[in-house]
Parts: sequence; structure tokens; C-alpha cells
Amino acid sequence: MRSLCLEELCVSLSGKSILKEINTQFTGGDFTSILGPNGSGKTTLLKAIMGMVRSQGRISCFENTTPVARLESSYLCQFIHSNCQLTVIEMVLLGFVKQLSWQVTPEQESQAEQILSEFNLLKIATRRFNTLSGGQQQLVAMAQALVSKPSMLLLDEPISALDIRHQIQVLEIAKDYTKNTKTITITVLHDLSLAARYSDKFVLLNDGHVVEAGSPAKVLQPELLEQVYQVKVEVGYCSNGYLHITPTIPTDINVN
Ligand SMILES: Nc1ncnc2c1ncn2[C@@H]1O[C@H](COP(=O)(O)OP(=O)(O)OP(=O)(O)O)[C@@H](O)[C@H]1O
Repeated sequence: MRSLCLEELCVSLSGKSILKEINTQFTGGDFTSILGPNGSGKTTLLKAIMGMVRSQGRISCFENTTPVARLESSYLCQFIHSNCQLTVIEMVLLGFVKQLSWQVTPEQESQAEQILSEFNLLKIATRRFNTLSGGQQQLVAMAQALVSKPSMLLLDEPISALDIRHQIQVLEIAKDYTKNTKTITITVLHDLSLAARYSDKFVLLNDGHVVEAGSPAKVLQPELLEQVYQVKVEVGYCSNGYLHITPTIPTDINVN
């Protein structure tokens, strides 16, 4: 079993405290969603785990109970729009960047084709990335994140540009991958209902603090959500058993 442990994690940017004493743990095989309002520190948390921003406190990785320097990880950033001239298959091969030498091996090429096929993207494999729609670019970025079979997968709003069918496709693929490979998957999502359907665990942030962590049912309490998001919500179950969260119109939103 692999795990990632954050202890007293703090991040300051431009002299401002952004993450404040985060203590939490992520376990291999669990699909965890980081939730919280805009500006609460979700992206900063993923970047701190990736070592892309300087942090204080402790970030420790374990394989079984043995501490390891780091886990092989993939990071899908929030904004993937790019004017990149590479083709779709070349973009996916970039997911092997840490293992590439002067050439791409037949095995890497075949793995790239396989992941493109899983996302139904083989038919556009030779298209230039900068000619794709926003949603197609997001699917290609997702294929790039998975192609190297990482043991830690960090996804920052991976479905923000996708229609409902593709949202489900991406979350199904990510969840299956997490379960089958015992990967640590940490995803930032704004859609609380979809997050509840796919997540084993939630970490709810507000103003750089963890305000609650645990199962979706534990975190999705109307009073807690109202306190954090400043909007009343109804939490219920659909006829198919999925939790769903419906916000009401806040009285302080002036649409005139
Ligand atoms: N480089 C930076 N310098 C200064 N402040 C920053 C920097 N990057 C982010 N911040 C601030 O840190 C806070 C947290 O930002 P972050 O991007 O982590 O939020 P988020 O929860 O991911 O938000 P969103 O849901 O809007 O994507 C925000 O107030 C943001 O303005």
C-alpha cells in the first residue's frame, strides 16, 4: 500500500499565507477530491505536493511502510489551453518525458495509441493540438497524464471543459485506473454531485484550512457547505442512489 502524508503543510506566496497547517493523508487506491470555494487553495495544494511551490512542514511518501523519496507522479494542470504545434500523439508521448531518450520506443508508441483509443481519440491522433476544441484538448491532456502509468495522479479540474458524457468517461477511466493500480489519485472538482459519486474521500478547504475531511456523506452537510460556500444547499439522493447537491439562489447575489 502506498500513501502520502501531509503534516503541518504551509505555503506562502508573495508574502501572503495561502495554505495553513494542512494535515491529511492520501492512500493508494483511493480517489480523493479536494473541494472548496474559488481561491481557497486547492491548486496551491496540488502544486505543493508536486514541489512546484515552496512549502513548509512535511510531505512524506511511503511504499507499504517504507518511506520513499517520491512517487512517480503525473499532474494535469487547471488551464491546458496551448498553441502547441505538436500533434495529438506527440502530446501524449510527452507524458513519458522523464523516460524518453533520443527516440520513442515501439512500446511507448503502442501505449500512447492504447490510451488514445481508451479516450476514443485515435481518429484525431495526427491532428495538431492547437486545432482541437477546448474539451478535446482536455481529453488529450488526460491521456498524457495517464500514459506513463503514474503511481500518484494529481488532476486539477480535469472535467471543466467537458460535456456530461465526457465528464463521466474521464471520471470512470480515472477511477478504474486508481482502483486497478492502487494509485493515489487527488482531484480538484467543483461539481459536488459528481465528486460525491466518484470519490472515496473529500478534503474540504476554506481560506487555506482543511475544514472537514472524510467520506462524501460526512463532508456534504448542508450547514457546513453553507458556511464554506456562502450559499444554501439541499443535499439529497437521486432515484439511482447517487448523492446530489442543489444550491439555492443566495439572497446577496444581485442579478440586476
Ligand atoms: N503566485 C501567486 N502569488 C500570490 N498569490 C497567489 C499566487 N497563486 C495563487 N495565489 C493566491 O492564492 C490563493 C489560492 O489560490 P489557488 O489557485 O490555490 O485557489 P483555488 O482554490 O485553486 O481556486 P479556484 O477554484 O478559483 O481555481 C488565491 O487567493 C490566489 O489569489
